[in-house]
Amino acid sequence: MNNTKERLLEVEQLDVHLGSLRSRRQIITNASFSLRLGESVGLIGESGSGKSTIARTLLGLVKPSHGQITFDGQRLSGFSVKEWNIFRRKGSLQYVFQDPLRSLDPELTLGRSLAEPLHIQGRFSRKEIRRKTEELAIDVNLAPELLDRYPAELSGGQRQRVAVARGLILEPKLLILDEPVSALDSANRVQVLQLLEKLRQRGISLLFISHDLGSVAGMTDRTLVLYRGDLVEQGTTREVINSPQHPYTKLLIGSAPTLAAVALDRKERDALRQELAAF
Ligand SMILES: Nc1ncnc2c1ncn2[C@@H]1O[C@H](COP(=O)(O)OP(=O)(O)OP(=O)(O)O)[C@@H](O)[C@H]1O
Repeated sequence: MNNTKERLLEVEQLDVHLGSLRSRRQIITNASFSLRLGESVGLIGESGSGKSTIARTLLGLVKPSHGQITFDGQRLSGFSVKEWNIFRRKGSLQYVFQDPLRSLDPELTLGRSLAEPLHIQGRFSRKEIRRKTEELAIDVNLAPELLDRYPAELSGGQRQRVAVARGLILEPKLLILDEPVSALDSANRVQVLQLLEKLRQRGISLLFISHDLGSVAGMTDRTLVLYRGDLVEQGTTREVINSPQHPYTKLLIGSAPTLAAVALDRKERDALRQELAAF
């Protein structure tokens, strides 16, 4: 699997600065990582560490100040506005928001929301679009009748599955999922995780963004750990969990109840916090 040809996404030495001219500050420093076709990767970090900034940069919503991003053989970091528009319409890189209500227009039925990217592409007839949306609804385990409802009329888990479906309608190569289950109760969480596992088995590349290593560890082949804008650790999820190298990763694992097998005691956590304070 170490073949460059299989690389879908390659991020090299990425720097991102944000803010107005006076208060401009560096948010991401020298981040390099890659994601192979069919791979599922977790990008883990605490609130404010820069996870969304990396995602927004991949989507062309933020311009990097340095570095290169290559996706599916295309150099995104050099794209003009026109090239971004063409790229987005194709839909091979999709993003699912943490809050499904942000992915779905409250005034559109779910069927219309799902169909919208296909209407914009203009490649399919109305009948084909209806067929595709119904097939997709069934695929994400939603009764097709729900397509005539509005987002507010669904449960949180159903809404999140529609948001994932909207991300899938253009058959993307990579789906970025921002905290896909953190706002859900445990029953809904299980349903959404089952759906994501199905996608993973089908070979869609997934980038999970989360503050909680434990909630996505079971879904990811590799894990990237972001701390204050620095990618401080990356490896297979098993390696990262079993032999974390950076104090922040050790603390993350030691504080995650679902990773209790390698949990730290309070003294060890305090020692790591002290070590981290020196960074
Ligand atoms: N438009 C902006 N201008 C200036 N600073 C910003 C801007 N957007 C984000 N930031 C800052 O960049 C840092 C990283 O934010 P980001 O939203 O990427 O973090 P995150 O890891 O996704 O956090 P969360 O998990 O809370 O969503 C934060 O300190 C944030 O305040």
